[in-house]
Amino acid sequence: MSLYHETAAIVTSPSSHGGSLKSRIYGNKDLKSPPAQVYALAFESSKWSAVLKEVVESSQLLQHERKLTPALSILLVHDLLLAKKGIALPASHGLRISVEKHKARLQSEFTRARIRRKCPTLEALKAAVDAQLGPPHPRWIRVNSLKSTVDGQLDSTFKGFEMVATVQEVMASASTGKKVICLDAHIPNLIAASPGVDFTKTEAYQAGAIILQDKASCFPAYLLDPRPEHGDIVDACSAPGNKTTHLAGILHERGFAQGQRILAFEKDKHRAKTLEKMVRTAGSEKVTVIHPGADFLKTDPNAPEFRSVGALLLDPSCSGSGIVGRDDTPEFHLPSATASSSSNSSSKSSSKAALNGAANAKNLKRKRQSPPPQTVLVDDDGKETVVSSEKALQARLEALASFQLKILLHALAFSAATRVTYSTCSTHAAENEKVVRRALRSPVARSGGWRVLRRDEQPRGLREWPVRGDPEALLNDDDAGDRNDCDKDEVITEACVRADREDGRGVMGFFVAAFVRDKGPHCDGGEMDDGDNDGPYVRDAQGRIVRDENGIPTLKATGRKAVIEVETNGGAAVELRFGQGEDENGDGPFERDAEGRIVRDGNGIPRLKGGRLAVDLGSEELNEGSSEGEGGDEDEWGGFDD
Ligand SMILES: C[S@@+](CC[C@H](N)C(=O)[O-])C[C@H]1O[C@@H](n2cnc3c(N)ncnc32)[C@H](O)[C@@H]1O
Repeated sequence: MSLYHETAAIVTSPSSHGGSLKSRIYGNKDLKSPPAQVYALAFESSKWSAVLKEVVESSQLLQHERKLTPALSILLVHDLLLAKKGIALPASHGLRISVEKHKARLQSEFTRARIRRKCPTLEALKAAVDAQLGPPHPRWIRVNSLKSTVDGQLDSTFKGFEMVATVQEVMASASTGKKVICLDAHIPNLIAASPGVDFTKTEAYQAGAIILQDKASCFPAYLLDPRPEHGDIVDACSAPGNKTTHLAGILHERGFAQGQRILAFEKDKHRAKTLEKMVRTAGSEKVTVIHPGADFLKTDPNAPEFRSVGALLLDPSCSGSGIVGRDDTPEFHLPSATASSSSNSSSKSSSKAALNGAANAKNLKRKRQSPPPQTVLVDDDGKETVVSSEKALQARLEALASFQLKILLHALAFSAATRVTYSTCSTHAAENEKVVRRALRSPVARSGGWRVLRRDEQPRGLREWPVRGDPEALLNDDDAGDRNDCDKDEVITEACVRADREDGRGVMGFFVAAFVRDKGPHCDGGEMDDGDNDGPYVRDAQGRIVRDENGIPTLKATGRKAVIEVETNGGAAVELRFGQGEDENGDGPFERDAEGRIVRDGNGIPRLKGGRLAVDLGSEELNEGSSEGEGGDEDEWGGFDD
C-alpha cells in the first residue's frame, strides 16, 4: 500500500480508536511507509484540509476522477500544491496522473481560496493556517548547573541568537523565522528559544549541559527549594528524571551537605532505565540513589534509612490533560464527492463555511452509524484509558485522585520531612486543588502539623507567577468540611500554582502546591514531634495516647497533664480543656500578626488572644474537640484506590 493509502486509512479512522495521532501511527506495526512520513503527511494535510476541501470541491476533482476517495484527494492535492517535492509517487503512477492532470484548475482554485481569506501571499496564508493551531510554544531549555552556566551557553549553544525581552517575542519569532531567546523571568537558569528550533543535535544537549524541559515542569523543584539543611531529598515518582536532575542542579549551586543524597523512586522498571540514563547524562549520578522498579507507596516512612529525609517531591501519574501536543491534531475535513462547482459558491464566502459545509450522503450515513463519542485519556506515563461518557471520565479522574491523595499522604508521613511538593500535568481540579484540600483535612496532615506553603512564602519567581489555583474548584465540594486559618479556601487557592497552556505564556498545563510544617505549635495547636517521632504525649504499648478519665493526655516532656494554663491578669491560673481554644474568627486561640503568624514571647511561648501567655501547650487536638483521629493513621483516612 502506498504512503497515501496508508495515511488515508489513518486520518479517516475514528481518533478514539488508539489514542493520539502520533500514538496511532507510531504504534501501528502494520505500516509499510516510514511512520515519520505518514505522521508529517497526516498532520500537515489535516492542518490544510479546510482550505483544500474548498479547492477539491470547487474544481470538481472527485466528479472527474471517480477512483479518488475524498481523503486521498486531500492528501494528493496537499502534496501537489504544498510539498516541496510534489506527490511522492512515480510520474507514471495512476494516482499521481489523476491529480496532476488537473493541476492548472487546482492551482487557480487554491489562489481563489487564498484571496477569499484576504491573504496577499502564500506566506500569509501559511501563517493564517498555522494560527488556527494556537500560539506556537517556545522551546524551553534549562541550563544544567552541574555541567554549565547560562553565560557559558549564551557564548556557545545560543551564539547567533538574538536576545529579546519577553516570551511573547520569542513566540512571535515563529512567523519571522528569526532565531531568538530570552532569559526566563521566573525560573533561574531557564531560557526560552524560538519555536521549532531543534536542540537535540547540539553538543550541549548531548553532553547534558542543557535539558529540554517545559517551564511549568521546572516549578516543583524550584518550589521545593531544597537546601543543604533538608538532608536527603526524595523524588517519589521520578522517570524520566527532569525534576530529579533539576533538584540536583539546585543543590549543586547551594552546595550539597556532607552525605546529602537525592533518593529517586520509579515503579516502572522500563522507565527507570530512562531515568538512570538521564541522571548519568546530567552528571548527578554521584548524588542520586535510584530505586528502579520501587513502589514509593511500599516504603516505610519511619524506616531508619529515611530518618534524614527532610523534603519530598511528588509528581505522580495523572491524566496528562495539560501536556502540549496531545489531542492537538487539527480536524481532517473531507470534501463532498457530490458538491458541484455552483453548490460550492456559498461555501466560497468564508473559510468557516468550508469548515461547516454540508456533508455528503456517505458522511451522513457514516455519522449515523458511528459509535457514541469517546475520549482517550493518555496518562503522562503513556497508559491509555478509553472513556465513553462524562460519567466514565469522572470515575477515571476520581480513581486517579484517590491514588494521588494516597501517595501524597504517604509523603506527609515521613517523620523528619518539613517540605513536600505535589504536582501534576493535569488541568482537572479533581487531581489538583481538591487533592490538596483533601490532604490538608486528613488526620495525617493535621496531626503532623502540615499546612500549605502560602504564596507570600514561596520563592520569588513563583510568588510573582500570576496564574494561581482555580477558585471555583473548591466551591460546592463535598470535602468542604471544617477549616482552620491554615487551610482557608482563599489561602489554598493563592498557594496553588497553575500553568495554562492556552493563555499565551508559552507553557504546558500544570499544577503544583507545596506543604510545609514549622517547628513550634502547628495550625492545629500541636507541637512538632519529639525525638521518638510519635508526638508529644505518653503512649501505651499499643501506641495509643494515654489519657485520664477526662480524656486529657499527659505530656512526655513534663509528665504533666496536657492542659493550657493561662496567666490571668489576676495571676490565678485558669485551665482550658481541649477544644475550648477556638474563637469566633475560627483561627485558633493565639494572637496572630498581620501575616497570620502566631505571636510568641522571647521563649517561643505563644500568646493567647487577650494578651495572656499559653504555657505547657501540647494539644494536637485543640481544634478537634474530641479524642478521635489521634493516630493520624492512613487506615483511618481510608478509601484509597490506586
Ligand atoms: C508524571 S511521571 C513523573 C515525571 C518526572 N517527575 C519528571 O519530571 O521527569 C510519573 C511517574 O511516576 C511513576 N510512578 C507511579 N506510581 C508510582 C509509585 N507508586 N512509586 C514510584 N513511582 C511511581 C510512573 O511510572 C511515572 O514514571
